[in-house]
Amino acid sequence: MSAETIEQRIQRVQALRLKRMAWGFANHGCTTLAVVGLYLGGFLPLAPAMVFLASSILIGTVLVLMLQFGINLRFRDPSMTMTQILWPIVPTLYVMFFVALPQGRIVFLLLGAGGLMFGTLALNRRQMLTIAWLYWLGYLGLVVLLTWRKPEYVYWPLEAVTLFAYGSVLSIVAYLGSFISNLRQELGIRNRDLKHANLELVELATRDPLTSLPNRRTVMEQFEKEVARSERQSAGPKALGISVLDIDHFKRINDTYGHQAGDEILRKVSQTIEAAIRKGDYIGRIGGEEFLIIFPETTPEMTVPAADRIRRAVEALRFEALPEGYRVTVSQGVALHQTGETLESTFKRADEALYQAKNGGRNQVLAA
Ligand SMILES: Nc1nc2c(ncn2[C@@H]2O[C@H](COP(=O)(O)OP(=O)(O)OP(=O)(O)O)[C@@H](O)[C@H]2O)c(=O)[nH]1
Repeated sequence: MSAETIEQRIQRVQALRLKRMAWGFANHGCTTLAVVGLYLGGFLPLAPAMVFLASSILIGTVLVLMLQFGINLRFRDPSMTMTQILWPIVPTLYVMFFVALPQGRIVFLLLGAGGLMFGTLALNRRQMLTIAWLYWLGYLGLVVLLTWRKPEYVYWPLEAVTLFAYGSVLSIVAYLGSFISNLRQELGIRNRDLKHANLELVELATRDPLTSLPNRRTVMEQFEKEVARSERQSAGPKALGISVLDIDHFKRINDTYGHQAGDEILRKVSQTIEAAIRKGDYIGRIGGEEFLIIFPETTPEMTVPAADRIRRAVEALRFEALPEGYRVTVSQGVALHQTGETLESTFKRADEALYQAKNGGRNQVLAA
């Protein structure tokens, strides 16, 4: 699976935000239906119902446009969760002012508690409680205003009980909601940790820890893929070349200068080979001091010189752990994959050529 670019991630998250916004609109849509119902039932005049509708459409459009043009990305909370939960209060309180029956107003309180549930997507306990308080104070303010301007709409004993019940429900929703919100956040962190651990596991399973090169299994898998590709393109002039490379007298180096010196050589030789091969070539550590280099789409004329370039690069290296003037050398057996040949057979030919190179005095490249 290819990694997601920053641009793609932003697009994905913005699409998710739009989806959540649509859920918020659906909730506000229920409030709108209640407004229509109250109007049709004769409990609400047409003018405030129209103002409610127009202001809702206007605010909704502004929010969608902000998301579409990425303006929300400049905010501290790009999800605009607080804004989305709070804005419906204004048109809702406005329209409630014109509802003659207390029961009619309770409909809006119910829907408001539903809106607070959206806080579970992102808000912490303090934010959830703040919104709950604002909802509650908004309603208290409305009842006080109604008592002053339209006392015939208010029956205080009922309003007192309503305010108590509303405050209780909002508190419960805020507490439970923030609990869910915390769980979501913890889950997110665990998910990230898990992804990280997974990447580390893949790294451990595919890389050699000493040299950071692909390990035997990984390089052999790559070899298999390249053989398949070479078979598909068998009519072309290019072929698949490999080199089996072995550090000369490595046991002697280990025995004389110690394992740490041997490890340093393995690391430095690996880096040198990696730097010497072309982009598209592939190298892996297949044994203690043995490496497989894959040259895809090469020619017989190019493979041996490429391998010899590596040999010379290693020969030119200096090592802190070894005496001045000590040369580390490598021998290589090179083979070109032939159409119809198995991977094992190509590898065996290269390995036999390596054996000849060792027997022939080492520090050389021999082709099968
Ligand atoms: N330091 C170190 N040594 C290793 C590692 N893996 C294998 N070796 C050593 O590599 C040496 C390989 O020795 P041999 O297979 O006899 O080959 P050689 O001495 O290089 O001889 P030729 O290949 O014939 O030139 C052994 O002594 C292993 O212990 C490693 O990760 N670190």
